[in-house]
Amino acid sequence: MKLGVNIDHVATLRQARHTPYPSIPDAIRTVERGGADAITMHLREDRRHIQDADILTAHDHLTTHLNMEMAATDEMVGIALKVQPSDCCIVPEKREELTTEGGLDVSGMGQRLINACARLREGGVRVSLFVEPDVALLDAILATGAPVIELHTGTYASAAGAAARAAELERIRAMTAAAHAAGIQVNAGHGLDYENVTTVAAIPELVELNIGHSIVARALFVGLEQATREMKALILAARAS
Ligand SMILES: CC(=O)[C@@H](O)[C@H](O)COP(=O)(O)O
Ligand SMILES: NCC(=O)COP(=O)(O)O
Repeated sequence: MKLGVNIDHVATLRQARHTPYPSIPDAIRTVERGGADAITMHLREDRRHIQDADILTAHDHLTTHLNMEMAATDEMVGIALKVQPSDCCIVPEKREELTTEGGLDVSGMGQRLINACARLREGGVRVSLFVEPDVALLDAILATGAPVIELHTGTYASAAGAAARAAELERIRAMTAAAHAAGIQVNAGHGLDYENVTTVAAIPELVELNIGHSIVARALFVGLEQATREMKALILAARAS
């Protein structure tokens, strides 16, 4: 199983004071030393953390691959085509939200989403759709031609109580199995931390987990390389057991 480390919140700290530090290139190199298999960055329309220059220069510092998260806007598709990340994860975005609150409204977005997927695909970028773990979405997902999905695990992560969490985990398992059977690569992420990651990582068909906030938070105490290493060890152990 692969670990993509989302470094948005390294940039959040930098943007809090508009300092030149902490350095995004250093963060990339450090998480890669800790075992990250991919670097995830979300270029938000409001540029609250990652900036255009961060993503435009990311390939100068990467040895793994770049997963660019973005809204399905013309502006973002244009930037992605310039950056040429190996993967581009299309996410829903609301300016007033604290963080991403759920998956894409795949059917509701209709032709806009299909067109964004087609432009990225034609530009050589692999498209991933950030979606709810809901098997009812599968036909609409297949209609976009996206070869990859990332399941939103935020509801699982913030579930109040064991029963709610188990029910959400079951939805994640069912959607992973159904999408995998339909030929789609399934990743997952959002809100995963050092306690809740294990049961998700144990789902056999999942290929990659994208994790950011909890790793950057743990880095305050153990450093970013070690925080990444610990998360990677947890997910590999969960997969092996
Ligand atoms: C799409 C997703 O789940 C997140 O990775 C997203 O990047 C969250 O945005 P923030 O990093 O701004 O919380
Ligand atoms: N797509 C999920 C992601 O990149 C990381 O989300 P989080 O761990 O910062 O909540």
